[in-house]
Amino acid sequence: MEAPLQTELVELVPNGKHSEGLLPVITPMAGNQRVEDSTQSCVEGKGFLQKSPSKEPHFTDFEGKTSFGMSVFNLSNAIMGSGILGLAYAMANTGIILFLFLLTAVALLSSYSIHLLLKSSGIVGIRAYEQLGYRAFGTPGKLAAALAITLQNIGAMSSYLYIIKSELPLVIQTFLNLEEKTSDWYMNGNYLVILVSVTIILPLALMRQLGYLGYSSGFSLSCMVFFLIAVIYKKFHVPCPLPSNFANVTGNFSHMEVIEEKAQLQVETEAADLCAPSYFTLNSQTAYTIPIMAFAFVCHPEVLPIYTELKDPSKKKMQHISNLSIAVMYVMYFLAALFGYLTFYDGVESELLHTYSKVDPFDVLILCVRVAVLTAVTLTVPIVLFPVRRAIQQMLFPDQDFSWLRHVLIAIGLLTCINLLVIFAPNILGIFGVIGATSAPCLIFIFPAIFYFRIVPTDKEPARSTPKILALCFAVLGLLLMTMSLSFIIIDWASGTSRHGGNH
Ligand SMILES: NC(=O)C[C@H](N)C(=O)O
Repeated sequence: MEAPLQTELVELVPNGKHSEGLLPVITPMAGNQRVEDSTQSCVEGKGFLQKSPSKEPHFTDFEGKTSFGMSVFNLSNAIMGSGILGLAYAMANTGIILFLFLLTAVALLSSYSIHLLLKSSGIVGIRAYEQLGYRAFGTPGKLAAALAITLQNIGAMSSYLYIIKSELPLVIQTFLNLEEKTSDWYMNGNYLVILVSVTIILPLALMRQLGYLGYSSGFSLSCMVFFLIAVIYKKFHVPCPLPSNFANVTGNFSHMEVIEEKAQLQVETEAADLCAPSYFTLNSQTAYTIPIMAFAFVCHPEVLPIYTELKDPSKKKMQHISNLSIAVMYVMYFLAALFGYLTFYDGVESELLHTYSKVDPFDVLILCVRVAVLTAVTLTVPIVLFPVRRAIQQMLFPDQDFSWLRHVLIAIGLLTCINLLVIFAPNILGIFGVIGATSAPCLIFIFPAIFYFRIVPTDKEPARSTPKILALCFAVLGLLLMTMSLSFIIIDWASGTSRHGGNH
């Protein structure tokens, strides 16, 4: 991969102590203090993205060519994925107020962690997550980061392909106006996933630069905006309770020998209960909330590759891009969760889209929404695959130049593994829960904080300085969240109370 190649030229010194010898490779005039402000950031950009002056600037050169807007699209697309479909379920298990509080906290913490990553990367002139790990802790640091990125992003891609597997057959069935599912190959989710992977995802995943994917990311985001509008619209057009639920309630009462009006009254009260929003809820499923939210905001493996390709890069500009993307996604996440929840209340499933099938599986708007979400997640796969391929190259071929053969083979290998995984994935919440509870806290909280602590020199920020203490608290918070969510999930599984929702 060409862009990070410069990083690989940097002589890396594991331990977090700063070798002066490293800096001239990046930019001699920057000296000991790496670029920390916007005036110096040009130096950082030039040093990092060296290119031959005789060469015409070109998209595939080292010099970043991706505009601010395209980078916002790419990062937003990296953030936005299947996480959005799990949020209404999270809201049903927390209540509106607690959900809003937790969502705000996760969004703010996510932005702070990008700040830590950018600051560490500015200090050592490295724009690759794994190499920050190497600078901080040597090979174990690099491997831990690469492993977490691989796990997280493979989990994310599997969940996207899982959506394709479960939704695409329904879309085709509706298009063909078929009452029943047939046994034709085009109704088989497994074949369809393979087809989409080969024809759409693989060609996009072969791009050498993330910057090229800006347009597809923009399109993917507009599909998600359409999804959001449809969710809001449906809130006002789907009856509550759903006729099927209502029939259950009525059915129960018809067995009882009570006066008809009294039964009717109770039915209405029960229906009203089913359709009243809760502001604060705690139950066994609340444990999934933080992992689902953490999963939804993960974009950290993509931040540094996007930074590398940014035109006129500076830490401040990249932080703006990140804050803007997180803010837009925060609003979209909240609205999607709120209106999804207010449509089905406690009846919402772990995968929101699936819940709409209960209303009318052949509804045209829902069909369009399905197509939009399918398009959005399909176009997100190449963005999320990018850092995994990088991590694998870092782990297996650390010092080798770019090779098209390796680039193509890793993409094919990865897509093959993910396809196999999807064919056996138990259900989408399992993926959100376990990945969100393990690699997501590592990538968002623990690694950025401990890498920062080790990388920022003590003469610049002593170990007891406020930023470093804050960073340590951040790592401890991540550790706590990870342990808490994992133990809740294990208890939930062990006790068999898990109602994973969805019919997957
Ligand atoms: N990029 C990721 O790792 C997951 C993404 N945040 C999602 O919601 O699907």
